[in-house]
Amino acid sequence: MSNLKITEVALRDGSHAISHQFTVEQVTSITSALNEARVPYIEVTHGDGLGGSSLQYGLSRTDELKLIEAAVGVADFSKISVLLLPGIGTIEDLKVAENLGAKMVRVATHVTEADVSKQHIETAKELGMETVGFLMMSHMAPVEKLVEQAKLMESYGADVVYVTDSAGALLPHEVKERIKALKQELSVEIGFHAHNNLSLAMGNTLAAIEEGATRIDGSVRCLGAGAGNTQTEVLVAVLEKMGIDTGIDLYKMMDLAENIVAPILPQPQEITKNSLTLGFAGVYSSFQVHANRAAKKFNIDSRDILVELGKREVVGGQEDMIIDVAAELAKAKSLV
Ligand SMILES: CC[C@H](O)CC(=O)C(=O)O
Ligand SMILES: [Mn+2]
Repeated sequence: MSNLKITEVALRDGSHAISHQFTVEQVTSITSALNEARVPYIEVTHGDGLGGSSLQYGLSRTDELKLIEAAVGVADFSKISVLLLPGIGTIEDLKVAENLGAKMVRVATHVTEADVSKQHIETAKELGMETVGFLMMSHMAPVEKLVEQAKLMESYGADVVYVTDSAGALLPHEVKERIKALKQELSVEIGFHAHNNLSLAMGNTLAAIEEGATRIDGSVRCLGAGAGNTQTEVLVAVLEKMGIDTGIDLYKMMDLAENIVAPILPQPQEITKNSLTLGFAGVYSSFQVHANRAAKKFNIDSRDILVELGKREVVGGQEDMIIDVAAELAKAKSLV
């Protein structure tokens, strides 16, 4: 088996796509199937991480702790991971998740703000968790800045640092230069998380692997924010054809995608004009659902909202800006 390890993110990133409506039954059946298919890591949390259920980010149908507990209960092979954005989730939330059986945490910050992850990474290590630094919106920083921030996470004790293409805006050569620089400058494992808004998730993932990334995210049936992530079952097939054994059972992944995940999708995951605009304008993929709602409310084109958010370099945590921008655009339209 190769040293490449896949983390399945549909039960966390996919939460955005279904407005955080996962049920215990869905999480149990998807986790069981992923565990059967021998996926090493499965992330289960609100889309915005621990503590994300709120008016600002979207209320969860089911308490995420119940979802984590359900996943832990059926995973005797896969390790359950949680996402934590300092400021949304707290160290207390992390301790509760660990107590429920979560074995890995990914501490996520904006690409230029790794310093806010120090106490969370240190606590996770003290708790004995595998700890990942997750640098979001990686397209927004030059390579040198990314390296500087990744080194901070490494110095706090992270076992892995991820280049996270939250907007699905990176081009293959940009992925390569980022992974290459991190491989040169850091000693820890390097990971890559893609979004398929420009139809580049698979290409970018392969580019990252070529440069030495050994931790890769995928979402089954592309169930992730925006146009979704690198499609896990497709990735397993592609890697198998390349002679890279992930240890994951391809047929079991295909069956899960077709029989369990596809039926719960509100619509098939495809590149729509909105998700394409996310990648084109460099906007956080989780903003799509919020921007669609605001566009309807103010009777304007959601692409105009997304492009304006991209121009203003709005980042995760600033979801309230979506409404502000929509209101401003609607006002400007009514004045013409
Ligand atoms: C809001 C957290 C975000 O969805 C994390 C992530 O998957 C990303 O930045 O792509
Ligand atoms: Mn994501």
